[in-house]
Amino acid sequence: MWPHAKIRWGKRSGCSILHIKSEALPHSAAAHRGGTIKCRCVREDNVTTYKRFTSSRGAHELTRADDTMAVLAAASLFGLSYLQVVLVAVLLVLVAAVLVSRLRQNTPCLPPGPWGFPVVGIFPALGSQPHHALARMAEKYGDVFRVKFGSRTVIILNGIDMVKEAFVKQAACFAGRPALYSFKQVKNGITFKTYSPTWVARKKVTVGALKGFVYGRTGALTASAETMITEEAQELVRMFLSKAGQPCNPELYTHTAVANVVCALCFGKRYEHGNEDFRKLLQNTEKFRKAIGAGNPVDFMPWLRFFPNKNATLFKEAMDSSLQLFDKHINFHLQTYDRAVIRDITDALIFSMSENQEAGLSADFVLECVIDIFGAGQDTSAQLLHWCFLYMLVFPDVQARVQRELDGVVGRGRLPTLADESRLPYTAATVQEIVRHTGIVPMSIPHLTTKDTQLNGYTVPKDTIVFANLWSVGHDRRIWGDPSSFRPERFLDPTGTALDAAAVEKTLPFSAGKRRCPGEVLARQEMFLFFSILLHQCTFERVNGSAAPSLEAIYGLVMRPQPYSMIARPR
Ligand code: HEM
Repeated sequence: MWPHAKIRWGKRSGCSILHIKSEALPHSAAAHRGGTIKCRCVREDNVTTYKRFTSSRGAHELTRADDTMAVLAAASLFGLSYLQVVLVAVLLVLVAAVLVSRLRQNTPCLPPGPWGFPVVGIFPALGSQPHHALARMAEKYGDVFRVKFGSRTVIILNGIDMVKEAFVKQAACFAGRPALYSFKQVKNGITFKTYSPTWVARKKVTVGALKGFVYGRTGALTASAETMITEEAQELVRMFLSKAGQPCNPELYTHTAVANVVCALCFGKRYEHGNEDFRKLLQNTEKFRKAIGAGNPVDFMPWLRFFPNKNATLFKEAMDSSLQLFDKHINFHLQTYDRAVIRDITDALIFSMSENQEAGLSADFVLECVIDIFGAGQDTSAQLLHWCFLYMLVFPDVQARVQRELDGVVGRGRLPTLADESRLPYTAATVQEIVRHTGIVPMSIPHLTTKDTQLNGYTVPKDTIVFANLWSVGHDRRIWGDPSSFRPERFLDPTGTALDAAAVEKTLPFSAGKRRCPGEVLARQEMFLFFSILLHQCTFERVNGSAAPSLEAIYGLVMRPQPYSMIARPR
């Protein structure tokens, strides 16, 4: 092609003449650059051929190397005028447009999105904070867009409206889970299993067991669950204050306290801080995190499985050692079960198993379901509490205001309780703001479409992997204005005296629809209790007045703070 050829047409004695600016000539005519050249059509024996063109600098044999030249030459052979060529061209464009539109009608209109590299897709573009990179892509491509994770097409949902449009309005359609490699490695009851009648029955039983022991039909924590959490919070206060003003990294203490709550709810048993078996169980969480992280490359680039993978080995070890501990507790429960005295979640699951034979629940289901609750229930809440202390170090004014509110409402003579929550709006708003600001679970666990569907005018075929960018919901400028600022006040109503329920509804930290987190009620109330008791009893300070620790998170299925130290002072 000569894209820049400037061509003028003329007619002289029955022959078409092309005037071509010589800079536009192809390589074969390079010798003629620098002057205007005429291309002449010669008729011989009634057959029109296009043989030579001449210039002021001599003659040159025409090659057919160039399309434009060929078209023009052909046109001249047929003796078409300039106007006729234009008309033919317009006609061809129209025909092409009709063909393209027909083709489009038959081809599904998939959401738009960036091109990915071969084999790895957009992984290299995701960086260390993939949820940020995906939110930036949404600014360009819209709230539903398509990317390549390795070789697989994945749909990303951005912002609250799009997540609800898919997960709530088309709940069953977006409720599947893909059979990813890492999911297959985890024994589980519902979390990584796809949507099916069996799954529906299992989720009902899981929610039923939580409702029985953790929160009643009203949605408030049962008295025994509240007592359990309060005792665990008091023990955490004792652990921090036992440091007697020395710096400590709160991660393991926080993790032990929160995991003890889930352990007590599941098995009726708690462990002392420092217990070796329990510490090993908690260390396994780290190994699980690495293998199950959102958007694990090994799930999307299957060939990676054939390379030595340290995480996979650690993961298997972690799974085996966790199973040993869980098996021990479940076997004890099976041997001592009495349907008249349901002691904890494990007993409630055994009850469901024996009462609902038709749901296909087996002893294995009890184990799998406990793994779900234990696995999903401790790392999320523990990391959230871990973040709470860090935010108090970074925002001491917020800490002071929470403490003023606690002292004013609760006083110094007793501990805060859940019944105080409605009279502690700033404390409750601070917890909400920490949840929003951290984006504690930044991306949903991947969903899978169970049938072909339409979303925002685009086609999403059956068996498409879908992630919701939950971080984007809490950081949407259209809703929050200044999402990167930490301002608990944004969750207070205009009078400043109550939590703004409508603002809370605009975040989706527990996702939405059929896959919504079943532990939401426990997690919210547990966080409020831990936070208010800890701040009522202690003040958290930076080590020797050092600079504020970083709020930059370590990305994963659950966001974690960088390791930090703090000093806890008694109040
Ligand atoms: C701060 C605490 C927590 C947060 C932020 C959180 C958030 C989430 C999110 C975002 C999901 C994925 C939903 C999806 O794929 O769309 C999830 C799933 C799940 N969570 Fe939580 N969670 C928390 C605590 C808990 C607790 C305490 C429990 C149990 C007692 C729990 C049990 C589960 C289970 C079983 C699932 C899988 C649900 C399914 O696949 O249907 N979570 N959670």
